[in-house]
Amino acid sequence: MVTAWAPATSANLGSGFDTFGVALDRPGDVVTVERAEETTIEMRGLGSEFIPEDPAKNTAGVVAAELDAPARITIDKGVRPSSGLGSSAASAAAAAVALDDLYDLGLDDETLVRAAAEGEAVVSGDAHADNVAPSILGGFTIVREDGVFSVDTDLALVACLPDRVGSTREARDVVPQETTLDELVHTVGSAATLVAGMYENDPVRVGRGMDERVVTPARAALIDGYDAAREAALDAGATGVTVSGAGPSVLAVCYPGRRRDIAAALTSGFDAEGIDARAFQTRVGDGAYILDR
Ligand SMILES: Nc1ncnc2c1ncn2[C@@H]1O[C@H](COP(=O)(O)OP(=O)(O)O)[C@@H](O)[C@H]1O
Ligand SMILES: N[C@@H](CCOP(=O)(O)O)C(=O)O
Repeated sequence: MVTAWAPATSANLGSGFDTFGVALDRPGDVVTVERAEETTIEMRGLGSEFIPEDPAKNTAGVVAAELDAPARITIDKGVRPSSGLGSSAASAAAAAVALDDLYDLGLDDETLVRAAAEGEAVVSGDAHADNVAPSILGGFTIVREDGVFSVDTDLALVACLPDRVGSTREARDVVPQETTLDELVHTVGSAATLVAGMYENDPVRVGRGMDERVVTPARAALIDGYDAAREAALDAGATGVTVSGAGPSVLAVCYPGRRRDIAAALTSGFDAEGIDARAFQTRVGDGAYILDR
């Protein structure tokens, strides 16, 4: 029997749609696997009643099929589903790492990321790897068709999860399919600034580099309370605020000492619109690891 933990993640970071992601140091999912003839899944924890136990519909079950590693899988959810915090990815990442260990497969990180991304295809319609990559590798990650790499970075974050659900599949439908050259230039400038900021552990550059004007506004329009929460967080000292993943969570980057105030500002911003929300004071963290074997 092998047990692995994998973290929640925040994808896109504004300017890196389907490309950038960060691992959060909390919360995370715990996945236990045991060898079996056929894959079965048992769900526990946050929001588990909304997650299918059919292995063909659960991201962890899809990973077991991809790796040809059938197992009795138990998932303890620490990341609420439909959150914008990579809930479906955390289970896939933990399952990939646990099954690799259980069956002594010796797979490299890239193969684990690709297998875990197939789980995402089942829930969102696309094998986007920008959540599973940081959940497996940790740090800040950049995913392209031809590879994935991670950058160690020391950055304070606040993630705020409103009491609403958001489907990644539905939020992908509102993404504009076309943009202008001006917007492309702006996004490239932001993305480059963000990457420089990640290497320099600079929350101001990262915050500025999150600015993006095509995908983010389309997603923000689906999130009740987003504008109020964002304004309140910026007033409280956040150096950048954007939609986390496909939403409804909101991600703020800041200096470490500002986290408490920004967490309060984000929740009060949602509260002003009559929406309960929970904020996590966190930072960029490590990737999945084996808890027990
Ligand atoms: N192991 C899993 N953990 C979480 N959600 C899962 C899992 N397997 C399948 N799902 C489904 O994935 C959807 C949530 O994923 P998604 O919409 O991408 O949101 P999130 O940002 O929280 O990952 C839900 O419909 C949920 O039932
Ligand atoms: N790049 C994806 C990321 C979805 O992240 P999630 O945490 O909402 O699953 C997208 O923006 O659709």
